[in-house]
Amino acid sequence: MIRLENVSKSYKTSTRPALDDVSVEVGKGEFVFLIGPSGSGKSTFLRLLLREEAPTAGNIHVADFHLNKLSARRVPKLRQNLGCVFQDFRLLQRKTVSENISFALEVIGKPRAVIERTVPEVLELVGLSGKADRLPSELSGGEQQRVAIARAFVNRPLVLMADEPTGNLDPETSQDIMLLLERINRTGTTVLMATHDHHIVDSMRRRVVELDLGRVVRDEARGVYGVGR
Ligand SMILES: Nc1ncnc2c1ncn2[C@@H]1O[C@H](COP(=O)(O)OP(=O)(O)OP(=O)(O)O)[C@@H](O)[C@H]1O
Repeated sequence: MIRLENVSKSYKTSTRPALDDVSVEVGKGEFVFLIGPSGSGKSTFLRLLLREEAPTAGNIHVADFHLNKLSARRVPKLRQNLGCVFQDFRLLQRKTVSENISFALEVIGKPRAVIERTVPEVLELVGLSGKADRLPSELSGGEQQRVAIARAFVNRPLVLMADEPTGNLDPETSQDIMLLLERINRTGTTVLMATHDHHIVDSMRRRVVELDLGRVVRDEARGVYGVGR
């Protein structure tokens, strides 16, 4: 589903590479934590998959897309296959919960009938059926993140990428969000999550890819956050 072959990324303004000869393969339906200290390259890794940045060296494949050869015209097609969730939710503040979700389908040209059927289904999945007409400001942080996950998932992407999705949430709410991501993963969606949250990584025991100074220093099935820590 995702394959990076000897990928390096150097930003123009930076002396050391943000990613340095990274090779990682993620299969369909896997759940992978991307961990590492601040500045180790996690966000750069995700940005390369989204083609927000291009690698300085190496090859990147996502689903059937060879990113090195992808024309600018086809980048939106790639991104339709990649749902994204962020620490700060990034909801449209003037739109209701259901409008936030339906907007994601409108911009990719889905017919009205499909939108009207799909939005309630995904609201049900994330447990927010009763709050479709609320504004984001009328929701708790955990609920806002559920909306963001619903919006990222409504188009049934092949991969759900989450950059610190629990970073603004308390431990209990974070657990609920992880249960939701697990449920989405069980539908066959590949989940790639960058996190600093030791407790979550340790409790879930999924594959852990650890970066340090842009290099993969550990790639372990059913890993914990810190070896021997
Ligand atoms: N747009 C940019 N221009 C120049 N350097 C950048 C840019 N984005 C990131 N970097 C540098 O690349 C390195 C990796 O950064 P990146 O944001 O990928 O790390 P991270 O692991 O996601 O960190 P954090 O956990 O703090 O979000 C850092 O040294 C950072 O300063």
